[in-house]
Amino acid sequence: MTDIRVRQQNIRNFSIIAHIDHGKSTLADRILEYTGALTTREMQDQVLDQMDLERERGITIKLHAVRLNYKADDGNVYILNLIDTPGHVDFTYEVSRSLAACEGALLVVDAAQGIEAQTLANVYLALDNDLEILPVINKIDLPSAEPERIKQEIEDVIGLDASEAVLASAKAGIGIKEILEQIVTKVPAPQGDPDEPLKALIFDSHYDPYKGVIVYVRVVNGSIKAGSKIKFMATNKTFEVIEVGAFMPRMSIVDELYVGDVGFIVAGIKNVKDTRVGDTVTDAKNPTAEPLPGYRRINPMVFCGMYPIETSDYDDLREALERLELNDASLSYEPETSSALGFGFRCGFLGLLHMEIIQERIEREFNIPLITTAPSVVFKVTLTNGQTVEIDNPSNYPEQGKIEYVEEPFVKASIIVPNDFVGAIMELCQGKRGEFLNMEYLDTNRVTLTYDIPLSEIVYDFFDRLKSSTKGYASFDYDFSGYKRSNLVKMDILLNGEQVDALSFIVHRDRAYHRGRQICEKLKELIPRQMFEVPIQAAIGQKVLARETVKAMRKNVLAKCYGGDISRKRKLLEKQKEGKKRMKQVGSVEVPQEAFMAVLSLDDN
Ligand SMILES: Nc1nc2c(ncn2[C@@H]2O[C@H](COP(=O)(O)OP(=O)(O)OP(=O)(O)O)[C@@H](O)[C@H]2O)c(=O)[nH]1
Repeated sequence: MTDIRVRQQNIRNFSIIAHIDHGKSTLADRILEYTGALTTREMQDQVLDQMDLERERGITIKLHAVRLNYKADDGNVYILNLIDTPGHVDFTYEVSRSLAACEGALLVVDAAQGIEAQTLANVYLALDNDLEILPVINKIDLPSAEPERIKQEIEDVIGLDASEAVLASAKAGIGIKEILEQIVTKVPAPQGDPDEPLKALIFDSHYDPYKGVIVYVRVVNGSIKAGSKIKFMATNKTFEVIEVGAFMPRMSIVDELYVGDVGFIVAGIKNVKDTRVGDTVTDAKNPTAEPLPGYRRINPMVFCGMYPIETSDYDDLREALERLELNDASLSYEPETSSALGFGFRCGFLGLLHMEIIQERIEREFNIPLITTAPSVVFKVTLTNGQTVEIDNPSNYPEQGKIEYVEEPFVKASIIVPNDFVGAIMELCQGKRGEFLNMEYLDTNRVTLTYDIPLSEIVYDFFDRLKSSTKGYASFDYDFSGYKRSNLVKMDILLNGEQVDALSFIVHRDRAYHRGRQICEKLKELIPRQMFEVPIQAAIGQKVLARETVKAMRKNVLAKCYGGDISRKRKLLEKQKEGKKRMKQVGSVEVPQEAFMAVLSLDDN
């Protein structure tokens, strides 16, 4: 065997999959520590979660790959490539593409909580990719740990053999060596032919201001080094490779990436769109015949408007979005104007968490205060003239008279919950227009409920309600299931007699009256008193369904500190300014940010 083939036999590419908080990042840290990729002193908690935001929220957003060396009990030194995956439901797509670069996956299950909704979702993705799944029961240090019961659950619910599941504590460093030994002995070495033309899968990319787009690849056939001429098969773009490297865990340049390797390519790529994730990289002169399967364009599911509070920030906002898009192919945006909010962008996201993260990054990293409008899904509206239009902004919703019918996106939601809460979940799902599909017992005290629910209802506070109505015990996962006809109408909001486009939303006709009344009440709480009386109205077309009034302000805030104390006066003014930061002048009325999100917090009961 050639050296390269021997090397290939000693490579193991694997991911860690888990439900949120079951300990994936902590386990990854322990593995890094154990293999000496980082000394304990260098070791910061959860080095794989690099972004500040990830660290703060304790979630993994972007996936990362690390190359480790491990000397196994059989005396061989193995190259282990650990590809980290995000755990949140919004990022399923990123999970699936990182799994495509692996042969095996550690399935981490919390020894106290057992299987949760995203444990299952991730297992299905791993099975789709034909991965060897190694169960790891984590947190056995917890007093409430029940490893034997969880083993049984893994066998009963997933159908995996759990007899050799590693009992681990990522926190206490228990079971780490056993996990590494199982990876070496149970996960197959990568297949592939070193003598075939280059064929590599792009599983991620990021933008570096100095080097351009850095492409993360898994080499399937052949090899790649500096000077190679490469071609991206989906976009047909060619580049000359400047450097190749691996994450150890910092980015380090290596001479060559061989068959089976995971690493990165720098090739002076300026435009992130040239390098689609899921695309195949090949040799430009001697291309492979067939690209790898698995390219699937991911469509944003949730849209919202983002407007700078200061009009002068508009260009900066565009630049911020451009920069973020480079690192995040699933983010989309295009300019839009609102008569209420001025110039801004309509942005598309994978889900709500994705949306919040982008908003937060724009404000934090780019320092641009924003007004964001309530998220909306994409409605398919078929007009009386037979044409179908896709509407991602309620203010563009066609007039009722021109609409033949409307379809909205539905998702199949799987909710895992203890028996005691089944009633609460059913009530919640029915309140959200859910259609019951199935109920299955996981074990004696937990069930999986499946519902078909309009995505627009999930977008509205579903997750929070789920958690609060089950004391945090429910876990939830969803998958797009298709479009269905619904009886929807557009609700307009008028402030002081003027319609505010950014406050319009789409609602089911049966709920319209109730929601209209609620939104008026909510807005009355949120909109501060002005110098004059402000009527708030909710209307469908010309028909007003509800009305509230914000009374006029009676007193000048400064009146009570007349004369004397200038510092107190300044403090008061500053306090006011602070409060104003998140206000937008809409016609003659000052409207705070929260008002644009008010529709999200309406209670249907
Ligand atoms: N007691 C105990 N706690 C653990 C163990 N492993 C992880 N934890 C804790 O569980 C929490 C979640 O761990 P993470 O490693 O952040 O979980 P994760 O699965 O990476 O979460 P996401 O990145 O959000 O998907 C943290 O507070 C950890 O300290 C363990 O073995 N025992």
